[in-house]
Amino acid sequence: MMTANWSYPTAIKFGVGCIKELAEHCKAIGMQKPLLVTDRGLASMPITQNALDILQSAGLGRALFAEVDPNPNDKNLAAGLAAYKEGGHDGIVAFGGGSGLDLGKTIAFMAGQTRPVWDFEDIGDWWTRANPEAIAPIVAVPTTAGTGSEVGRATVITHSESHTKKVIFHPKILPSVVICDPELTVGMPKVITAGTGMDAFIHCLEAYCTPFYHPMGEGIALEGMRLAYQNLPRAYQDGNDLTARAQMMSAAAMGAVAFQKGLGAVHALSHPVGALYNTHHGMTNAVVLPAVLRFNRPAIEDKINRLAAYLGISGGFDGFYGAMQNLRESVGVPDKLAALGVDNSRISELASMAVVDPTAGGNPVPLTQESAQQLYLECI
Ligand SMILES: NC(=O)c1ccc[n+]([C@@H]2O[C@H](COP(=O)([O-])OP(=O)(O)OC[C@H]3O[C@@H](n4cnc5c(N)ncnc54)[C@H](O)[C@@H]3O)[C@@H](O)[C@H]2O)c1
Ligand SMILES: [Fe+2]
Repeated sequence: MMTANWSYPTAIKFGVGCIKELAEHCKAIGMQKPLLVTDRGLASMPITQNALDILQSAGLGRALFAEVDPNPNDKNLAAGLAAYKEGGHDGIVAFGGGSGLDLGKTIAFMAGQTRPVWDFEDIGDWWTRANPEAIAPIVAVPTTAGTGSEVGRATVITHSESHTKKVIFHPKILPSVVICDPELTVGMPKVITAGTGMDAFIHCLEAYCTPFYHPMGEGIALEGMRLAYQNLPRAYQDGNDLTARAQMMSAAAMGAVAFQKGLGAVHALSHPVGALYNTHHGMTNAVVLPAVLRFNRPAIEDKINRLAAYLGISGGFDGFYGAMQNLRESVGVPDKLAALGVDNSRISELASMAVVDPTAGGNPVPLTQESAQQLYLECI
């Protein structure tokens, strides 16, 4: 009999304008002096200043930590923990795309731990070493529609010495409340809309294709793909289309709920590229997608036939493959990683990192050093 471990406990407040409820949700989970964590780029934008205004006018102070790099790392974490402790804070508002959300969540997680963060890497049950009582409360506010980190129990932190991306896991890194306000995503530049939206789609696709038993996850993944497939080109064409933005925000959260089931080679190949070349995560995924689909075809053809039918795409696997090429093209995804600044000088190093990435184990066809190397050759 199959065994499984399913978990869907996040409260999500969803709707245009619901950011105005930020302070009341912070108070409801006991915060009096939250620290808002976001990345440098977002720090000065009106959406961030507005969130700080909302906290301030509710008497919760106005505290911002924004030393967060894209693909945030352990140095950002150390600085954030220092700011959290020096400021005497009692909770985190994790605000941003995956970078701000992940760093904010990790600060809340690490605020009261005594072990180093790498002791909580998502390998086996290392997370049981953490003291769950010491995790600070988190309200998450996504400003991109991609990673779904707002509903996830993991964060991705780059190990700055080894330049590797580590997945940190604990069931209680999960935010207590998520505020999904599609209006916050309106100002995303086109390239970020495209990259994050492709990330959301690919979370659903890899979760759907991974062979583990999780029918709930598969159902969510299917509908998430339908929403992203129909709405990403619309959100890309007209960033002010709030319906398309809202559907993308749902698809992003659905992707991260679905990938409890697992991910696969797109993420396994993309993480090392992000770590060594600092490329955008979702855009990197989108570039490597077709090569991984070709590689996985023998194991996923039946599933993709079902998926194509659900999406209203004719022609089974080939039809779906063509539709993916069209989707990528419609949102300006380049064909090769070279366009993101990646060259072929470190392919064997990249491949060694890809095969040990925690997501590699979910790929329907085993990823070996040779096959990873071949896939990189096809993508660079
Ligand atoms: N925790 C998870 O489960 C998970 C899953 C996938 C990816 N990730 C991680 O998430 C990170 C990527 O996150 P991302 O794709 O959301 O990108 P990001 O958070 O790095 O943001 C990309 C850029 O977009 C800008 N931006 C964000 N929101 C904006 C808005 N509303 N208007 C204008 N500009 C905006 C940011 O300032 C930044 O410059 C990576 O580190 C990746 O590894 C985590
Ligand atoms: Fe991702």
